[in-house]
Amino acid sequence: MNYDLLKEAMEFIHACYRELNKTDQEVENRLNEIDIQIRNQGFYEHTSIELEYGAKVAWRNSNRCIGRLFWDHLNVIDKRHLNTEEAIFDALIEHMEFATNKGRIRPTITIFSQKAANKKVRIWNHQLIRYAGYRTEQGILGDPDSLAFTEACINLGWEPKFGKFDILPLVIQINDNSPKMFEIPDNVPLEVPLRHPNYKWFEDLQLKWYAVPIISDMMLEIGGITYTAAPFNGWYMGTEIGSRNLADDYRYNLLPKIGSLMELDTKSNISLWKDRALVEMNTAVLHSFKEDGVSIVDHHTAAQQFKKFEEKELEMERPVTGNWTWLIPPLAPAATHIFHKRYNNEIIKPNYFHQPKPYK
Ligand code: HEM
Ligand SMILES: N/C(=N/c1cccc(CO[C@@H]2CCNC2)c1)c1cccs1
Repeated sequence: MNYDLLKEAMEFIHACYRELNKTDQEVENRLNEIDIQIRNQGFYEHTSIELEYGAKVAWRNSNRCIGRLFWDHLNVIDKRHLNTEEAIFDALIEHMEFATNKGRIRPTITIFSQKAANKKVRIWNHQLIRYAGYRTEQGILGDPDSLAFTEACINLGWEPKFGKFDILPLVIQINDNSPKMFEIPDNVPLEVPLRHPNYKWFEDLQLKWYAVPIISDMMLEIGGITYTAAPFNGWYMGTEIGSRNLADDYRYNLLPKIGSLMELDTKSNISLWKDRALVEMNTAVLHSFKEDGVSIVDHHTAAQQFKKFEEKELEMERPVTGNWTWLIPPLAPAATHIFHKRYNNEIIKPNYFHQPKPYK
């Protein structure tokens, strides 16, 4: 008998059924079922209600997430029954199309089978849509953060295109079978070409970014059960693209180019050229997404929404946990309320966790 699993299950069922206003009798009946399932199979299966509640509360418990105000509006797609790479690929395309919704992004999670049911699924991608990175004689081309995964795809037979924004294939692995690779049809990923409201030269840089961030390498743990493939998406906060993905010197490293095109003195720190370049990069991202009708949130609005989340949780008498170092935005952090207070970084479950990479 796996008493650790039974304990986790009991804690989860009590919390879940209480929040959903179920009766004590329903709790007792459910716990008896689970006890028998664990005795017979060594694991138990969540009902659809339990799965949906677990995925939503895992988001509510994500200490690093500034977007938690909308935790109860997560769209939960149950694909635990799928057991072939092809069927899983089809479900991932469905997720992309449903979540994208022509730009009116719908926060969504698709949940594949749990580890215990001897159908361990791993998606090797960090995000379902992401750009390739290549090491060339002239230096790194594309997204440096994708170097290792791009190499893994090439080793699996993927044809490198050596562009700056090549969308990577999906790599799906079941148990310890060799992983299967699938190209995403060109018309599926929505992308936003970047332009600036005032600087006409910005569009000549031919920059773009994809609309929907879909994290596919984290595990979801609910009541002692682990879902190792549970891709989830929200919408972007502009700074993620403007201050990090396109700005970090170990990512697309575009600040020097923006600064010189703005005719700033990029040789001196005191000109604050990097700060000016960051503001205009973020302005371009927010302007382009908005003009194309693609959901995005600026970091000031996101912080205000998080404040509302804190207030609502207080009303519900639930303690808010958070990771200050992740919650503060990378642009003008002290201009948000988050910077000026402290957060308890205790880890509560259900939650989303990092897991070891399935490739070297
Ligand atoms: C709806 C819009 C959402 C926004 C604007 C948002 C915003 C963010 C941001 C800016 C981060 C920090 C990312 C980084 O610094 O790299 C983050 C982290 C995180 N978010 Fe959200 N989020 C949203 C929805 C969601 C949803 C739907 C889920 C899951 C169901 C989620 C779960 C998480 C988790 C687990 C992390 C931490 C990731 C890690 O530890 O690497 N978020 N979020
Ligand atoms: N806006 C988002 N941003 C992120 C949320 C979670 C993780 C990440 C990327 O994290 C990487 C690993 C550490 N920093 C970059 C980005 C969302 C993605 C999926 C749902 S919301």
